[in-house]
Amino acid sequence: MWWIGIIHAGLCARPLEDSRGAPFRSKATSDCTVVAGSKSFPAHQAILAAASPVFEQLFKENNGKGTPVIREDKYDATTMERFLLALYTGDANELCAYDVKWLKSFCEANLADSEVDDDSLVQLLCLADEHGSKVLWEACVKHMSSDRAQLRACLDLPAVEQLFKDDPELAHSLMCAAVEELGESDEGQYIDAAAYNRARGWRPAAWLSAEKLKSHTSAEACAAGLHTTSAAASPQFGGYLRTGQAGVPQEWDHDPRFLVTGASGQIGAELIPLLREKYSPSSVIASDVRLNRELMEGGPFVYCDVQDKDNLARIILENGVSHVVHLATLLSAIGERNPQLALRVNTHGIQNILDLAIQHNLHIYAPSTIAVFGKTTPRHNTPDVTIKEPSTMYGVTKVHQELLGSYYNQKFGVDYRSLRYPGVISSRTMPGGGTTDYAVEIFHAALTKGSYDCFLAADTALPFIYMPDCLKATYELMMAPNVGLKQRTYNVTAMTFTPAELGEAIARQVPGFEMRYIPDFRQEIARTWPVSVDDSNARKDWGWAPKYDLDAMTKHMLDSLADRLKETRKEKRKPMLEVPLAAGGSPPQCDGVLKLGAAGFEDGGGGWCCMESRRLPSWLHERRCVERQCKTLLNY
Ligand SMILES: NC(=O)C1=CN([C@@H]2O[C@H](COP(=O)(O)OP(=O)(O)OC[C@H]3O[C@@H](n4cnc5c(N)ncnc54)[C@H](O)[C@@H]3O)[C@@H](O)[C@H]2O)C=CC1
Ligand SMILES: CC(=O)[C@H](N)C(=O)O
Repeated sequence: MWWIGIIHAGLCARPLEDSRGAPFRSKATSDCTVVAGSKSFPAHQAILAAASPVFEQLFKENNGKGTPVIREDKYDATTMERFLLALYTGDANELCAYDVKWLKSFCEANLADSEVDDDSLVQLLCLADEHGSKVLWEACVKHMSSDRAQLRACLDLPAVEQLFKDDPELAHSLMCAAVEELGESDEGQYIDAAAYNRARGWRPAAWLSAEKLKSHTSAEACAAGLHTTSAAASPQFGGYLRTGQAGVPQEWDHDPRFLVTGASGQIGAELIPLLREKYSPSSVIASDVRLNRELMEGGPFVYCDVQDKDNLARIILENGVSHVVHLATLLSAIGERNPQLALRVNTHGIQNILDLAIQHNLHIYAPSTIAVFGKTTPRHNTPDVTIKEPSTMYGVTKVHQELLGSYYNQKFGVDYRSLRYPGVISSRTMPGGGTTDYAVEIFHAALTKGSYDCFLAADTALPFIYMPDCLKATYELMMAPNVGLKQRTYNVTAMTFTPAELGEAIARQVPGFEMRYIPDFRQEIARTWPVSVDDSNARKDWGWAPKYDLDAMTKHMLDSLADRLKETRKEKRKPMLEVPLAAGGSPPQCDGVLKLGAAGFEDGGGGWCCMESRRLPSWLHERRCVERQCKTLLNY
């Protein structure tokens, strides 16, 4: 009885219909017996034979030799009772009309309507597969694909994980069908199916169903950001899903979509607004392991550790990324404090990005640095091609990046481009732990304190570039026609100065500004870097020309930083939250309301209290309940 498995589950999902099954219970007229488990059921040959060709055959084989007894060991008594009852009920007319196939349909529909839930999913799926039940299969798919969260939850079910191990083809088909089903909604065409990946050990964390891949080549799909052109064009169609193999390199047939790693850093914080302005906010996806609220408010922002290749792959697919701007790095000074971490982040990051570039036909821009040069490099007018024996881990990893980028370009045709930046000066975001950071800190100190203690010696000359020029160079190289590029990495520079010279330039605009020099370990690093670099190749090949020299940069920097500081002070004074103070907890001049502003508490008496509790006024320390309120607010 090939369909009895479905019947078992299907019948058990339906209440017994005692009244309509009355003849079934009548022993008096029965002329055969069906035995299942420990129970015997009196029955009627005519009814069973009419309902089922299998019964008919069995009765024929018995050939009138006594009362036929049919033993069924596979199914228990309850299942058999329900099965027989269904044959006897009022639906028996239909049974006759459709032969037993009707019963199968009945059971399928019954199961599909009432039974598919997380617990029964895999069992019913197997039944559907075993008996070729389209209805049941579709019900399982529907259950999984009500939305993306449900799909993820189903993939994480232990039974589903087990199915991926026991019958990966079946599990895979189900997955693809569910993804396909989801594709009709706004939720997207692919999912991060961690359970599936774990079970199969396949490389990509995300994939598309075969059918969807085909449709992704359409212009509409590309315009809607649903494309993964290289995957779609993969010669081993769908093979990409299983192997992570490369697609055929293609010209991009749609506007670029950018993923920026390390977006919250000094350069990302300014490059992203520029890209969002030139394209659209939604086509520039910022990513980092730290949040940058401004970037998040201006467009998509996702968490992404560049060491996690699967996550990078998922983000690239989910967003139809065509260009990656890879900025996630540990800079020179911070890298020397934790060289192993710098090694991991800097080398794994670029390796992951370059590998994904092959698979997804990505354009890569990843800046390098003057830190690739070392003691043995000529220090004046350092050319593009010269000795590169850096003394820092940062420099070592950047030499690795330059060589790897060039290798991937030659070997795999990856469009890799890079600029060897000197120290970058900017007003918007503080630098992230480099040797040239002093050239930004000095401006903040000049405007807030009127003096600066420099960690480099007065005569340490280094090359620099101002952020507007840095962004211009970056954008121009990214968009330059490939044919004009004679090398993958170019020197760029705009000016060279010492801390003393920068101090003098600032003092010309901030009268009375003073400097002290207290060199630390960064001095040793700076001594190994070039004094000036030769960027003539960049000028020749793609027309590079900086706008800002030392004086122009200093003036612009002081003006824009002063404006920013004014804005920040205004922001700080805006109260955001008001909390009534406990009676007796306020200072004498306080109106009894504690206001939490962007950077501190206002006590209602006009004075601002600092956020750190050790610097709160004594009346706050005396009142522990108030202090607790403050802590709660600080967590807010
Ligand atoms: N700012 C400068 O003066 C210069 C920068 N460059 C290069 O420019 C690029 C960007 O530099 P900046 O923006 O200045 O650096 P930054 O230190 O300001 O920013 C780096 C960002 O990377 C993020 N990050 C760190 N580990 C990460 C990880 N595992 N996954 C994802 N993100 C991670 C950090 O959170 C940070 O926001 C780097 O490649 C750097 O080598 C080159 C020369 C000079
Ligand atoms: C020049 C750089 O790469 C960076 N600013 C650093 O000082 O580490």
